[in-house]
Amino acid sequence: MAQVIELVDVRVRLGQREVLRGVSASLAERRVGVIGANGSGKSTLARLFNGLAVPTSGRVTVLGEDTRRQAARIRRRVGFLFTDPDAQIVMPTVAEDVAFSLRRKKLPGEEVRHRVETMLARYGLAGHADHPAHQLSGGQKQLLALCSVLVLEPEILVMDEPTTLLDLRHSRQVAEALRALPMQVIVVTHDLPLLEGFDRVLVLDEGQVVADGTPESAIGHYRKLMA
Ligand SMILES: Nc1ncnc2c1ncn2[C@@H]1O[C@H](COP(=O)(O)OP(=O)(O)OP(=O)(O)O)[C@@H](O)[C@H]1O
Repeated sequence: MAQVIELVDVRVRLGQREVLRGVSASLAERRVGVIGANGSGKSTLARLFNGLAVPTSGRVTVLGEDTRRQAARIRRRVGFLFTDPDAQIVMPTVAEDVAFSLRRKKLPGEEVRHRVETMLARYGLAGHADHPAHQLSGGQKQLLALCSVLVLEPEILVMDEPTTLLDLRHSRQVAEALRALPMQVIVVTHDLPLLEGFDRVLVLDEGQVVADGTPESAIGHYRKLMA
């Protein structure tokens, strides 16, 4: 299988702190989870995958491109979903927010409307198209943020704790949406049930990968670390 994401001895220093301390990995599986204690470096790792962060030393290659040199291209090819959908929703109404993602594509209005409607229907938001985005529930907002990322058809999707702010029902909605996605998905999470059926899970501890395997083995390792 082609190596989709390749990290070679990646170190990231933020201020005085070395947040990632020599991470190497080749990630080609469809569903990859990242777990670990608070402050272990998970979000920083996630941000490397789409060029939001770059290594202080070492190299990150995504879809064959060096994220340091091709940051703009990488950001177009790799979607990123933040924990807090409010940080990502920028337009007043639901449909406008999804359409806003497409602004740089210079598509005819009819095509934009079609793509937005298709996306909203897929995630159960069709009836909310003209509603103010801030009136949606937390789970619906997360699905809207997902629509606004997916309408750009990214080749890889990175999610940073997508269910942290959600109740059980909305977490399940996001988990279901995630399972149906066609592309490679990398998920940082503290929500261990979300990782069921994943192909691979990495455990970070103090900026290093300390376990890497099936969800069962990685979660077992994580539980021992936290004991
Ligand atoms: N801009 C920054 N300057 C200095 N230190 C930072 C900066 N950003 C993050 N850090 C530190 O880097 C460490 C790792 O942060 P990161 O957000 O990657 O961890 P995390 O594993 O995602 O944590 P959490 O589970 O709490 O979200 C933390 O100790 C954090 O305080």
